[in-house]
Amino acid sequence: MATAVPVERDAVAQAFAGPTREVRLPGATLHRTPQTYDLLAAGVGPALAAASTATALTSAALAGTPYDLVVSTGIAGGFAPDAPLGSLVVADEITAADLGAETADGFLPVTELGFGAITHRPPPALVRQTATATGARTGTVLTVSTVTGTAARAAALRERHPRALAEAMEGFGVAEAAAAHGTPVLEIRAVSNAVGPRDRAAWRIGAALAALTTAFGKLTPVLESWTPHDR
Ligand SMILES: O=C(O)c1cccc(C(=O)CC[C@H]2O[C@@H](n3cnc4c(=O)[nH]cnc43)[C@H](O)[C@@H]2O)c1
Repeated sequence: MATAVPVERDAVAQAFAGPTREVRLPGATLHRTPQTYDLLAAGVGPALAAASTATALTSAALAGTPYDLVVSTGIAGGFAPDAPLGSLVVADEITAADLGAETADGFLPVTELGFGAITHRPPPALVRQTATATGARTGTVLTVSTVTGTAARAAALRERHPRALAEAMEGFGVAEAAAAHGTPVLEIRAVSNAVGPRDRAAWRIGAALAALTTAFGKLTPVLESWTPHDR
């Protein structure tokens, strides 16, 4: 499970019984639960999250114990009114919202420039089971490199991505690393703030972290029973 920062990682860890054990890798430190889930504070933003996740994936592959699944998780901004504060969102699409080119006629995604990808799709059955187990809403989770801070930008993002429920800063990077290893990816987010005008007083980070702990408590049986063939 890849979070951005240690406080998110620790919120996930609380869902697992027993202490975690540190496993130091060059450039990343895993916290391994007694159930052998690896938790990683992978860093803020898509680039560092991709680099750290790739380190963990490569290390596991070289050890002969490749991961079956990578989960990108943490807090996020939610698009009102569909993803209120404290709610959970599971991504059926993980989309890079600002990877492309600005033109006089608007934004062009990198795919229209002839490169790469802007979307990764988690296994549909796993998304459905996650939503059922945790109560998460299902939709697109956007990955941005700049946190949205105005109503105009929020509206522009929703116009381009009408199914977007949330934005965060790591999911697409984590998904790119997972895709490079042929490993399925899931993104589950707890909403700490509304996407839109900056209002620090309205953030509910504590409630979002508590929602993450609860969600992973309910998600564990789903992950235990899920097989990578259920794609
Ligand atoms: O300073 C601000 O206005 C501001 C607003 C929201 C979030 C931040 C952060 O620095 C947190 C980034 C961190 O948390 C995730 N996150 C949480 N809310 C959002 C959001 O509305 N848009 C994008 N990312 C968000 C993100 O994944 C990072 O890990 C600052």
